[in-house]
Amino acid sequence: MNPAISVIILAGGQSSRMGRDKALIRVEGIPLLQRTCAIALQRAPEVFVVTSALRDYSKVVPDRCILIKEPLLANESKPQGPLVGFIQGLKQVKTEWVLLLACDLPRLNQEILQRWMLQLPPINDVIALLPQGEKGWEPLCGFYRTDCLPSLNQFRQQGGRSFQGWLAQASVQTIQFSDDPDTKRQEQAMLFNCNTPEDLRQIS
Ligand SMILES: Nc1nc2c(ncn2[C@@H]2O[C@H](COP(=O)(O)OP(=O)(O)OP(=O)(O)O)[C@@H](O)[C@H]2O)c(=O)[nH]1
Ligand SMILES: [Mg+2]
Repeated sequence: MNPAISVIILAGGQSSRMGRDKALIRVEGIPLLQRTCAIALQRAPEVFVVTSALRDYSKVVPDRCILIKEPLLANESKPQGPLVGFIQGLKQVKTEWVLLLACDLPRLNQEILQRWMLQLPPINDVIALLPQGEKGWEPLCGFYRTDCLPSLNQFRQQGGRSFQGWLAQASVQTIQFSDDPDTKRQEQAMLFNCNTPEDLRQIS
């Protein structure tokens, strides 16, 4: 466990493509959010789970995790999106770095996360350490410097909504995958997030 890092897990989405709450889908008998919390707790002493005020995850989130409920905007029926969830979580983080995780990563692997943590850069002008997937940055399975909060707030104030938009203007370092082909395959597989019933069939 590295005391210089915290974890934020985002679990406030609508699961609209899945058609049922992804956080509660059981993989190998355990709800996805509970699995994610268990791995996070092995990596950091403080784990924040950011979710909607409408959800009750008290039965699946371990007591050692800190639940943050996002307020619902009076004129909005939908949640505000992962970037806003991240901001809510970041406000509570006291460590220099934070690992941000989606709740729908069934192949999350704590040994790989541990190896990635060894790449955390000492240079101050890097604000994130992220894996690159086929379509660019994978923002919901990577590391951020906690003092990226002002930059994020500014991006939001200027009307920005997406992680990709924010990251395009930020200084981001790429996570180097292993030279060993098997480990590299595992690292790429870890980024698989299940969004649809079809995705779910792939893992069962
Ligand atoms: N806290 C918080 N988390 C969110 C919000 N929107 C999405 N997330 C989380 O961000 C992660 C990635 O989002 P998606 O995979 O698109 O999940 P989703 O938004 O529930 O699913 P769709 O409705 O099908 O897009 C998931 O862990 C979601 O729970 C939000 O407004 N607040
Ligand atoms: Mg997803």
